[in-house]
Amino acid sequence: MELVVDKLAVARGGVTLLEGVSFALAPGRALILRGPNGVGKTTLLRTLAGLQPAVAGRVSAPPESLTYAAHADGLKAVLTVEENLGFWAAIHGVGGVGDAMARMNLLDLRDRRAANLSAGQKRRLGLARLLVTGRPIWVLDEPTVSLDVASVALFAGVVRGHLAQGGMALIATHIDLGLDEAAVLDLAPFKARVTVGSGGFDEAFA
Ligand SMILES: Nc1ncnc2c1ncn2[C@@H]1O[C@H](COP(=O)(O)OP(=O)(O)OP(=O)(O)O)[C@@H](O)[C@H]1O
Repeated sequence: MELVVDKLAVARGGVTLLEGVSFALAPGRALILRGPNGVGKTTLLRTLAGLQPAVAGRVSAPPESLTYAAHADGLKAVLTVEENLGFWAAIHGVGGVGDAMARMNLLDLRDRRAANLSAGQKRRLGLARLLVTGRPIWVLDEPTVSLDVASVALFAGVVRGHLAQGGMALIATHIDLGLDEAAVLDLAPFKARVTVGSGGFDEAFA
């Protein structure tokens, strides 16, 4: 299965931010999304993940083939690391909790409640969740926020492993993940022309 995005237009707060976004992502490939703050990276990823409707265009992949990881990691504060991953594994009907903890360096923290993890540890747990979804297309919004250098490298290795198994990844990031094999899509050329007075507060003062 390939992810094909065709002439997609996305909006936030009633303002169209991006228009005519088209790309194809084959199994085993990653695409890095770049563009200045506010251009619409998060909005595009949320639209692809089915969390909000598109203004126009088509997405070939069904929502259940994607998993989205963003700033709110969806962690259950009172559950331990292992219980959190067990919860998501049960929802998706897959196993692999031990493997996910090992790959994101969480084994020593398996019995700690999510509420008591540091910011970077929470992030590692949020990313370990990807491994227990069993979903082929990872849609990641700034996945490395709060991660130290070693954890960024660990995460890049996990993404590589996912790609090697025929998975796909779409990643909005301002930092270099070291995924040299990934293609890069600069969203600035897709920015919609916004007429001042149309309701776009940012654009009116740009
Ligand atoms: N709920 C909302 N209502 C109205 N406008 C919003 C809303 N959420 C975001 N926006 C605006 O939509 C635009 C695009 O936001 P988005 O988060 O998609 O940008 P981004 O490219 O991901 O930026 P960054 O690099 O800062 O994360 C911004 O101008 C933002 O202020």
